[in-house]
Amino acid sequence: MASSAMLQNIAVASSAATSVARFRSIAAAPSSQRVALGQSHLGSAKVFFTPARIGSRSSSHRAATQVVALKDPSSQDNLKRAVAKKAIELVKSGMVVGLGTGSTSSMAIEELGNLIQANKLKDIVGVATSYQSKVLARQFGVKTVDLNDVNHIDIAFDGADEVDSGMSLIKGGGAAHTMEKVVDSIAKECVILIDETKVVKTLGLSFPVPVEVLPFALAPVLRALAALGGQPEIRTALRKDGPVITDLGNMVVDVRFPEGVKDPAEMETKINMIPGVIDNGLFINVAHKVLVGTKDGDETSVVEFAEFVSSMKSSTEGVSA
Ligand SMILES: O=C[C@H](O)[C@H](O)[C@H](O)COP(=O)(O)O
Repeated sequence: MASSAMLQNIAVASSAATSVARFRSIAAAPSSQRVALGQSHLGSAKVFFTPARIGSRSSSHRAATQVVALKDPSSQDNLKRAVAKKAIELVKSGMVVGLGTGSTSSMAIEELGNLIQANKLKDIVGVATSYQSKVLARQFGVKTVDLNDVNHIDIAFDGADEVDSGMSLIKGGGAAHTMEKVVDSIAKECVILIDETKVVKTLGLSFPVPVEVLPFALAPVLRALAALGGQPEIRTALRKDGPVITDLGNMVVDVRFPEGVKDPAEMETKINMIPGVIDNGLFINVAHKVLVGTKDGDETSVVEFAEFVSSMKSSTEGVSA
């Protein structure tokens, strides 16, 4: 059953107020971190460089900027851990496993490694979606191979920044969405692991759409993204001056849509049609299963998405009745 705290989270997650609050760090960023690009290059688009992980999803960052986050950040981590453990139950010996990126995926990689070390799973190979997941896999004893060395992926685990009721996703808070989309799309089963704060009514109201961009094409891509009604911001690193460079050597532009993304499938295609765009963080019809970590009082549970949504609806009906 959905808790009232959870319902509040959902309600807040889908409000514009949340969007403002989540991005208050951008507004509060010192001017040295908000460098307007030359307007001559960008036409009328107002574009700023913004620090990395603003609007992104490392647990500490999310805890600091996301008002929907559970009050105690460790509770959010507990939910992620519970989901990660549950998800790994789906893995069988001999499988090729897609290893997502981010804090939730990291826990899944660790749990997978634990089972391999305990000899409860054998002959597992992982396909990493980033340096991060590759390094973690090595650290936890999960053998990895290149995507080009396998002819299929049995199951992929990945996190998400937002999930709507149709299981469309925004991903890319860690700038890994291009490789993730390849691996997740190929997988026979793509399992998305989230805590309840990630579920929203409308994608993009709170979280920007990350777009991986060929550096050569940056200015025209920024103009084209603005022409789609977006507010593009180049993601910059937190502990390095300058832009975030992805594992594939490209830049990341976070695009905010003040009204949210009304038609995620159409927007995914439109953005990807812009020459110079490598891929964007809208994932449509990629997730086969979404596991949601929820908290009711002290009780943590993991439920399938449909169950989560229906318990949310029935609780909402109960509240409004
Ligand atoms: O680029 C990063 C990925 O798309 C992540 O899976 C996503 O940002 C969710 O990350 P987290 O599990 O840390 O919230």
